[in-house]
Amino acid sequence: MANEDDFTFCSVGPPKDDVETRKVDDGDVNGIHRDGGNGIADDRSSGSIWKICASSQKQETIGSLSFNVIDASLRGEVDQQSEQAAHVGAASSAKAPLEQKSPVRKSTPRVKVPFEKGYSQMDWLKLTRTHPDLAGLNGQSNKRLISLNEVKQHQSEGSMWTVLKGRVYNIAPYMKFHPGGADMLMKGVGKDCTSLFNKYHAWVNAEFLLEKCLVGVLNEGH
Ligand code: HEM
Repeated sequence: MANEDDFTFCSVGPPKDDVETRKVDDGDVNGIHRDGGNGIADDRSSGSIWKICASSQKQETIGSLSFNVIDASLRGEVDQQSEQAAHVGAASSAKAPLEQKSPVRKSTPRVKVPFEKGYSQMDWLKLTRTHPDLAGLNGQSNKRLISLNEVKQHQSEGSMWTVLKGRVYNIAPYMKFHPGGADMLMKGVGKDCTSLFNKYHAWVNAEFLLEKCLVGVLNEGH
């Protein structure tokens, strides 16, 4: 009985594999090879692994091949020859259409910044619950209308203001807790960071995270 089962698996398996392998061999391998190679080369300068995935997704759209086949060939390349080809930048102009098909190019590479001890998001939540005045209000109302000009003036250590979705926050205390790193968060200081914020993580619930950092409401047009 067990043998019959095995036989069934064997007879179904190989033809599929053959088709996939052949399709890939029919030039797609070169496409994947060089295209992926270039992608990887680009990525290494900016943040690696993501584009390896991106390249494999590219291939999915081009043919109706299974992901596994493409991934396997990609890996093979990286392991073997193509790493060098990638660095050379391979003159693969014939493969240009393949590169253009990638919709994944658009996504912004996200770089994880390791937490310093004591600066996890849990630590942040604890701080927001215990700190008496994270916003630095000194008793002032956090419903005050604030001009963009005033926001610009708060760019020093304890007081770093930003505008996010019409609200003004003092993000100084959040700097070391920001999972994208303080450097990234600094880009939003003294201005409206809404578009930057949405570019990297529109899904993040900043209203909740920065609730205790609220300084006021942006006085639009002032
Ligand atoms: C102002 C309020 C902001 C808050 C509350 C905030 C919060 C967060 C949170 C919670 C994450 C982790 C997201 C996740 O793992 O899915 C994150 C990641 C990140 N943030 Fe922000 N952020 C802010 C502003 C910004 C700005 C202005 C930039 C860019 C200039 C930025 C760049 C990034 C990047 C690149 C990551 C990626 C880190 C990763 O992949 O985990 N953030 N941020």
